[in-house]
Amino acid sequence: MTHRVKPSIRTETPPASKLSMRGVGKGFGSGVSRKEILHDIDLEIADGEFVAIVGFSGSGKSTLTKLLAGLETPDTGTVLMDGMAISGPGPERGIVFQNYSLLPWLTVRGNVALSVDAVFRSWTKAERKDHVEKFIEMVGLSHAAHRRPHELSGGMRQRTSLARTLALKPQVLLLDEPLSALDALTRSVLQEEILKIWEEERQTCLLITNDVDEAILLADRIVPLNPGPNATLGPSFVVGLDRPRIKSELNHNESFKKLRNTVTKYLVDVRREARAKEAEASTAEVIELPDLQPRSLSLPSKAILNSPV
Ligand SMILES: Nc1ncnc2c1ncn2[C@@H]1O[C@H](COP(=O)(O)OP(=O)(O)OP(=O)(O)O)[C@@H](O)[C@H]1O
Repeated sequence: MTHRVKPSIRTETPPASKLSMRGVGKGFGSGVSRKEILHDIDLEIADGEFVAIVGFSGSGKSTLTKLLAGLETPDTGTVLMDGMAISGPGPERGIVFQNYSLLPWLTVRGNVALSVDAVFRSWTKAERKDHVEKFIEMVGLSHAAHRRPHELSGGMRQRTSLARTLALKPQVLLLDEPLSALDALTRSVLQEEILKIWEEERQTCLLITNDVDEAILLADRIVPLNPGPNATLGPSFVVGLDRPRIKSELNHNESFKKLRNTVTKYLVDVRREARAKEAEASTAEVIELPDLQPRSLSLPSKAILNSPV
C-alpha cells in the first residue's frame, strides 16, 4: 500500500495583533445633526509595533484614539486588545493627549505620583517613590520635579504628561498629537526623546500626528486617515529605515526622502479628491420638495382624515 504524502505547505502564522479595530464605525449626534466620523476602520497593530496615523484636521484621529483607549464605544464593529473586546479605559493602555491635562495644584512629582500610587497599590511607599523619580529622570525633569504646571514651559508640561503615562508601564501607548502644541525646536527635541525611550521599551505604540516627517522618524508603519465624513484608513506605508534612527541624518537619507514624497503625495491627492467630491455635492441639482404644512398631531386621527385637504 502506498501512502500519499501531502505536499508540505509552509504556513507562517502572522504575529498576533496586540490591538485590532474591525469594521469600526463611529458618528456623533442624532437625526439631521448626526455626523458620521469614521467608517469601516480595519486596523491591526502587532505586539511591539509602532504605528503612526497621519491625517487631516477634523477627520477623526482623536476619535480613533479614544476608541482604542476605551473612552468611546464604536457604533459598528469591534475594538480588541489581545483578542478581547475593549469595554472601557484601563492602565494597560496609556494615553498622552495634546493638552497635557495635569492637575494644576500638584507638582511634576505629585502629578506622576498620583497615577503611580493609584495603579501600583501593592508596592511599598519606597518602591513607588523610586519608580516616580526614575520616570521623571527619564524625561529629563529631575531639576523641575518640585514645580507646578504653571511654572513649566509647554515642552516641560508635555514631558510630565509623558512621564505620568510611561510610569504606569502600559502595554500599549496611545499618543494623540502629543507634540503639536509645541514650538518647532521643542517638538524636535521631544521627538528624539520619545524615539529613544520607545527604542528602549518597545511597547506597542500608536501615534497620531499631522507631521509626515515625525511619523517616518518614529514609526514602523504609517497609515493615513482619509478626510471625513465617513473617514476610512488608507494603505499602509512601511518605514524600512534601520533603528536606532538619528534625526539629523535622516534629511540626507534617500529612502526617507522618497517615503516622505510618497506619503505626502498620497495625502495631497486624497484631499484633492475629497474637495472635488464636496464641490460636486454642493452644486448637485436641488430637488424641489412639495410645500406641505404639518397638521396638529393633537387632533384625533378621524378629524385629520375627514378634514378638507
Ligand atoms: N463627543 C463628541 N460629540 C460630538 N462631536 C464630536 C465629538 N467628538 C468629536 N466630534 C466631532 O468629530 C469630528 C472629528 O473629531 P476628532 O477630534 O476626532 O478629529 P481630529 O482629526 O482629531 O481633529 P484635530 O486634528 O482637529 O484634532 C469633529 O467634527 C468633531 O467636532
